[in-house]
Amino acid sequence: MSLLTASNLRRAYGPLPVLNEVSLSVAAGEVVSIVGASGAGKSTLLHILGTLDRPDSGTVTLAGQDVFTLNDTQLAKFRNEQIGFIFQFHNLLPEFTALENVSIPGFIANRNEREVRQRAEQLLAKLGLTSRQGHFPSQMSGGEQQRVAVARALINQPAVVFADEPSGNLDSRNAEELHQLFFDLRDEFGQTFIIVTHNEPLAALADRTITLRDGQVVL
Ligand SMILES: Nc1ncnc2c1ncn2[C@@H]1O[C@H](COP(=O)(O)OP(=O)(O)OP(=O)(O)O)[C@@H](O)[C@H]1O
Repeated sequence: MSLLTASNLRRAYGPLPVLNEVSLSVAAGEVVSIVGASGAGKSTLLHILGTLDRPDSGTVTLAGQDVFTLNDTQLAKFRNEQIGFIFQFHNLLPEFTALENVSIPGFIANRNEREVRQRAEQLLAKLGLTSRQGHFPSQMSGGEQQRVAVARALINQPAVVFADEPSGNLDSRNAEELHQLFFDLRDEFGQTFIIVTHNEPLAALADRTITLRDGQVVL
């Protein structure tokens, strides 16, 4: 059964059609890569699948919820609880430590403070960052910061994690480690990942690759 189903998504910016009848589905536990030339509409699609943007028409059902029937407040709650994000630039909050950055989405979800902290510590340990948990982003390497962003994406046990060029800012060794981490998390927890990437080794490793061309899925 599919975890995520998108049907007939359309999105235009002014007169420019960017997504033209995009339909796809993703099963739980899949690592799916989305590839395509620059301007093909990958980030636009990811933002809609991740509920950060609404389509002009079409539907997205995620974890049984037809997401765009929700109003903005309901959607923000759903996103916080069900979706994790990893971006090219980690977007960690500079004035908070690694442990605090990872914990914040858990606090926003109103979860028990002690449990959130415990899970944040466990995730950081799993990602080899225990000695960094009191460090601020500026005190960590790019690879470490990106691993903190992965832990943050996982804190609320989301149904799916979306990543937009997650290794775009990393050297090849750190990129490889990050990619391996996605597959480890999939194997250990059945975590689903949908990843926009120009990184060919990552796209080749994915369970499935969806190619976009001129706003359409290439069949
Ligand atoms: N907010 C916006 N306003 C107007 N046009 C936009 C906006 N966002 C994206 N576009 C346009 O939509 C098209 C698709 O952009 P998108 O970022 O989805 O492509 P992409 O495949 O992710 O590209 P890249 O690989 O370069 O990141 C491009 O022509 C882009 O200029």
